[in-house]
Order: sequence, then structure tokens, then C-alpha cells
Amino acid sequence: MKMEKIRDDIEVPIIDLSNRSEASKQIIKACEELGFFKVINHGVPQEIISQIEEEARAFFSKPGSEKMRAGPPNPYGYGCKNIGLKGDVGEVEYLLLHPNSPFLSTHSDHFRCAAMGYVEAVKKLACEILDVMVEGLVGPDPNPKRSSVLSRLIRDSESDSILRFNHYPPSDGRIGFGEHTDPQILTLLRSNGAQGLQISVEDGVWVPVSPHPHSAFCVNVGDVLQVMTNGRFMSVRHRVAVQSYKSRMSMAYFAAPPLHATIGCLPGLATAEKPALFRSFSWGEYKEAAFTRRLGDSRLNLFTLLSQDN
Ligand SMILES: C=C1C[C@]23C[C@@]1(O)CC[C@H]2[C@@]12CC[C@H](O)[C@@](C)(C(=O)O1)[C@H]2[C@@H]3C(=O)O
Ligand SMILES: O=C(O)CCC(=O)C(=O)O
Ligand SMILES: [Fe+2]
Repeated sequence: MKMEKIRDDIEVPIIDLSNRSEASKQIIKACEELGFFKVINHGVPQEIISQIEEEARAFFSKPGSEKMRAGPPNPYGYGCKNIGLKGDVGEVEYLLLHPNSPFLSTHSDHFRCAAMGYVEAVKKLACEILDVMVEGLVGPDPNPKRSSVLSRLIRDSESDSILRFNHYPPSDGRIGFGEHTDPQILTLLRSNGAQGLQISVEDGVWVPVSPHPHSAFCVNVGDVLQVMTNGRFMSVRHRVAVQSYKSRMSMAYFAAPPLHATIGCLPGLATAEKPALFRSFSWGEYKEAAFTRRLGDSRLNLFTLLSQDN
């Protein structure tokens, strides 16, 4: 068995969004070094968070037979232990929702309202973080078309963003969600006080992400953002292994472009010294590659421009 090491001397940085110019520098640094950071003073009302957390708790406390009625996840719906379609398993049950999908209509009005309210609020936050990132990457730009180059993809009415609720039982360290990268642009995660999320800083070396202070969101770079920043930002492998008598609940908003959007390096980030690392593709093409593979498979290498290595 591969030897593993846990490093608890590294902390995911906490970034205060109320100071935009400082936040911009800190976000760039975090995305280059760890691919993960937490945000506070993010503007998402606590009431909106509490409402959806309460609905999620109520959903997971229903009897199995009732939850099964919201499944199987093909790809949206309720799932238990099986993750994706290629045989990956973990100590987790989950609900995967596409906010534009009719699947939401199988839930109560309460649930639907709370989920839609939450999605609107986290979408706004994701867009703000992406605008701050672009500012840090290319400097302030009075042209809104250029400064919103990333957030526009998320605001688009055809954006393929999804919402995931995870519920992990108490455990002695078993794998709840195996190691993987998130395929989309950016992930915004909230969790209850039970720890379990770990990020990989090098092969076999894991950094636990401490349960976020009550008000924080944990944010991570997805594969698409790695491509759009020409590898400057890192889509980092992470996993969940709960070691607690408490169960862990998490909610992840995966901010994604529309299926037809073309994904390529942002203007100015590929240069003669650092040519584009990846070929362009549509999000639909990438998603198909992602969703037909194992959880831990690397997908970005399918789009790497190999000629650069030769
Ligand atoms: C095994 C898989 C589950 C996943 C689709 C995939 O084929 C590979 C990527 C997985 C992942 C990880 C991040 C998100 O939780 C997720 C919803 C996503 O977009 O990609 C899951 C997919 C899933 O659970 O269906
Ligand atoms: O539950 C968590 O903390 C993380 C889950 C995750 O990585 C995912 O849903 O992609
Ligand atoms: Fe993830």
C-alpha cells in the first residue's frame, strides 16, 4: 500500500472579501499555490444558508425508501455510496441538482425555494470572486466585457452550474469521497463542523482543511479555470475522509459555463515564453470526458498540447 502523509502545518488561507484590492492579490496567490482558499465577508445572507441547510438535513433524515424516490442519479438525483457511473464508491449519500432541471420539481415547494434562493446567492458570490480574480490577473479594466470574461459564463442563462449536497456518516477515517479534481470553473463549498476534507499538495501528502469558521465558504479552482489561466491556477486533487463521531454535511455549488461555451486560455495568458498548454474545447466536450471516467482519473491530460513537451 502507498505510504500516506498528513500535513497539518499548512492552512488554507482565509480571505476577507471586504477589502477588494488585498483580496485580489491573496486570491491569486492561493490559486497558484494551493488551489483552495476560504472567503469571509462574502455577502451571502446567513438566513439563506440556514434555510437550505435545514432542508438538506430534513431530506437526509428521511427513510431510505423515500430518498430513493429522488434517485438514481443519472446524472442528477439522489445517490448512495455509488459515485458516477464507473464503479466508484464511498461512505456518502448525496443529492445532485441541476437548478434548471425539472428534477427540482419532485421536491417540496420549501425545498425548491430554499435551493433556488441559495443558488442565486452563491452564483452572485462566484461571479464576484471571478471578477476579483480577473482584476488580479490582468489588472483593473474599465471595459466590462473584458473584466467579466469569467463571470459572464456563470451568469449566462444556459450555464451548466450544479448543486450537490453530501452527507457522510460518522466514521473512523474511511473514504467518503475519493480523490478527484472538480471539472468546472470554481467550486463554492460549505460544510457543518465535522472535518473530513483533505487536499493533496503532492502525491500521497494530504492537508486537512479545518472546518470553516461558521461564516466562511471554501472555494477551489476547477479544471476549466486551470485551462483558462494556462495552468497558472491549479485544480487540486481533494478527497473526504471523515474521522468523527459526528456526521458531515456539505453543499457544493459547481460554477460551470454553458455546454456550448468554448474553453481556452484567457487573452494575454499564453505568451511566446509560455505558450498555451491545452487545446480549446467546449464545456460539453470536457464534461463528457469527465463524466465517462473514473473519479480519480486525470482528464486535463486528454486536452494537453503534447507538442510542447517535444
Ligand atoms: C466518477 C465521477 C463522478 C463525477 C463524474 C465522474 O465521472 C468524474 C467526476 C466526478 C465529479 C467530481 C465533482 C462533482 O462532485 C461532480 C458532480 C462533477 O461534476 O464531477 C462529480 C461527478 C458525479 O458525481 O457525477
Ligand atoms: O464534501 C466535501 O467536503 C467535498 C465534496 C467534493 O469534493 C465534491 O462534492 O466534489
Ligand atoms: Fe470535489
